[in-house]
Amino acid sequence: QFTPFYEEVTSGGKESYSSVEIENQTEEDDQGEPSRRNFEDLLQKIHGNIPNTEEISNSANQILYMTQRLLEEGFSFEKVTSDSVAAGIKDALILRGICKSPTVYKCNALSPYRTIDGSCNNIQYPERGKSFVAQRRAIGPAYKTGTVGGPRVTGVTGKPLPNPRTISNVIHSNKYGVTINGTISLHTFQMGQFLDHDIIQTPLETVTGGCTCEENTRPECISIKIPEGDPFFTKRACLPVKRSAAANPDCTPGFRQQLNTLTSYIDGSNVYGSTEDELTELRDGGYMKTSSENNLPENPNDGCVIDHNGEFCHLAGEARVDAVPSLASYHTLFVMEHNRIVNALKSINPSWNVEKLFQEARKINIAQMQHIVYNGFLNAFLSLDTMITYNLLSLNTGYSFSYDPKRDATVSNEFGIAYRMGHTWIPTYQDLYSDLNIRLLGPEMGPFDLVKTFNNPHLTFLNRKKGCPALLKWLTSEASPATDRFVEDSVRNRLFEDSPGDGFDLVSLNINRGRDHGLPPYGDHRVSCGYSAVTSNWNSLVDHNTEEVELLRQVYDDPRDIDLFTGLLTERAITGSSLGPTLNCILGREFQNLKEGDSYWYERPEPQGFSIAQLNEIRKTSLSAVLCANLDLTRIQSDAFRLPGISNYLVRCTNVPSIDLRKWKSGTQRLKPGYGRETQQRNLQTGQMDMDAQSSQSDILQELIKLASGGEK
Ligand code: HEM
Ligand SMILES: [Ca+2]
Repeated sequence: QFTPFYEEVTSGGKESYSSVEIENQTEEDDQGEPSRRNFEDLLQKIHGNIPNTEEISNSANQILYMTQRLLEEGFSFEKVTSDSVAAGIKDALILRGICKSPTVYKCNALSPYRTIDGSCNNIQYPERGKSFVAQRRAIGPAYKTGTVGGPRVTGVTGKPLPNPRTISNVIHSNKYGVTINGTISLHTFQMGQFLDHDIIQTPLETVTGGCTCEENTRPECISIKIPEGDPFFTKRACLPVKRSAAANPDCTPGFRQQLNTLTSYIDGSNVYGSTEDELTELRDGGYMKTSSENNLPENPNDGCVIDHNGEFCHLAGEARVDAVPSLASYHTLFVMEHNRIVNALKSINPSWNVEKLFQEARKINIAQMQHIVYNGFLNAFLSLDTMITYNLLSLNTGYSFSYDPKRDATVSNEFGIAYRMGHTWIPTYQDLYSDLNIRLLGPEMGPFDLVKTFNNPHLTFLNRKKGCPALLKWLTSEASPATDRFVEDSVRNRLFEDSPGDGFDLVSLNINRGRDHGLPPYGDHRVSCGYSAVTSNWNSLVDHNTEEVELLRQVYDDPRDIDLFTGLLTERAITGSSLGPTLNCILGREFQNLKEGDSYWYERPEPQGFSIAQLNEIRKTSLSAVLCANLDLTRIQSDAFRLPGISNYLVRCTNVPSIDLRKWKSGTQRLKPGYGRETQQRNLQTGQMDMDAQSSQSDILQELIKLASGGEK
């Protein structure tokens, strides 16, 4: 039975989330009770708490309801979603105020600078890759049979799918203790998460009063039952979880989709924000705002945990900045790098105004990020073959002409689950190191249990407020946990834990989220990658070892039911990569889209790109160079994503190749302003919907039925 989501969603006033934050913020006494948030609040915060999403989700839920009702009236899915009917329905919904009128984009095709919200990157489809659009799907959804948006709950045989927590316990629990990867440094972990926060954030439904443990009582909830005899959660009935917010910014009938609140492009939106409003808060003329010791500015409205006097939550381009202190250190590093570039450009070009300084520094900072991701980060875990197949290798000379306006860079839903493979790299602790790559010693010093650092920026304030540089040095010096199916208990049992046993299981969340999004199982993604299909025969799992197949058999009735996250993490690694073939494919494909679908890709010619002389400077950069430029370091390994070793010697910072900004001197640089040219106008519809609908639902439905009846059912 389909339940109209909209009744629940639109009924009550929004829970006053911000007031909780402010109350907690006042408890800043060292001796008193520290400010605490329960794990449900923290999970909501991790997904962003953006007021806009409620509006978008409300209208999406109404369209879903109407789609479902038209199907129940006997119209076929093809009919309801056909271009002509969809266009008619869209017009009717706009007329009724359920959807907002299309936005007119005035794109400047020759602008040398990206927009902040990612719009107009693709002139023909200005909303591609923009913030607040629906995630793309590489393959169609697999929602609950007979619904357009119910979570996948049954397997191919019709039996219920295994409980996500059971799968987590049997397959992802690390019984052997942390295994260390001998070559990869913790920067791979931290750049991984930082990069994720440039690409995708999926907001949750707003649920007044939160979700409870009674299953299926509220359509916005997808709580995870704790199986009997659970080895860790002995006193809880469930992990309460909200569904991802429904999104249908296109206002067309069809399946439930999910939103991305960030720009999909690798465009430093984690530094500069994904909306103009965010940037306004973050920017200070040509510079990015900071607090003392080059730290991030204060966010007075954030609900992170503050348990020491004078400390505060951070404001950054992305809301999850304080999830763990080493993530905040990455945000800080790239804000420092922006400001360093502004200082240099200012002395090279004293005549540049603040706008020019800001935009040029932003452009260089983003180009460096792209270069670092494709020339250090990705090849730390993808095979060379994957790098070649998906055109991920950067050129050594000249411009790249691989931009393809037909390629859609909008992040895919499957990537949002697959890229969570980085959860296998999460260390069990955080630490502060000195310039000499050793732990800082002292009564307040580490190592610090990771669990105590979730959403708590305290570590960044240590070391006389130079905690971030010390965290970055720790990431440089220590090994990453191995890439395997194991996820450490710090996040598999104790994510956002406040007191023993009241935390979350991140693996269960990942598996559950895939079902929430109607993501087809693992086998379907193999086929879309061109690999052999998974059948009812367990031998069809050709890229899994016997041990993993046996474990999968313990929980799944049929191999065709294996959830994407679990199927990917149990694959045998391919030669030259720490990941299996399907992960290499899903990630390879996504990073190809993010490169070839980005008209501002740093290797492109002007006006979007740089002069050849400037591009050659960008090519010299590396994570090591950015670390050396901003920290008091004397030596570092050439490739900071890997540990120092025989082929990765420690070198003096002065010998690490780095960008020479003198190539940006006004006379020598040839940037064309790009203004005053003909602009293109596009009629496109935004994701913003007006919920003050005048008509009642049933009136609209009658009208839609008439519309759809224009032909046969
Ligand atoms: C201590 C480090 C980390 C913590 C505490 C953390 C925590 C989380 C949480 C709570 C979620 C949302 C789960 C849900 O409700 O569905 C999430 C999502 C995600 N995580 Fe992590 N994570 C960490 C590191 C990483 C790393 C290293 C990567 C990748 C290399 C990564 C990639 C992702 C992705 C792609 C998502 C989905 C984002 C979205 O669509 O909103 N995370 N993580
Ligand atoms: Ca972005």
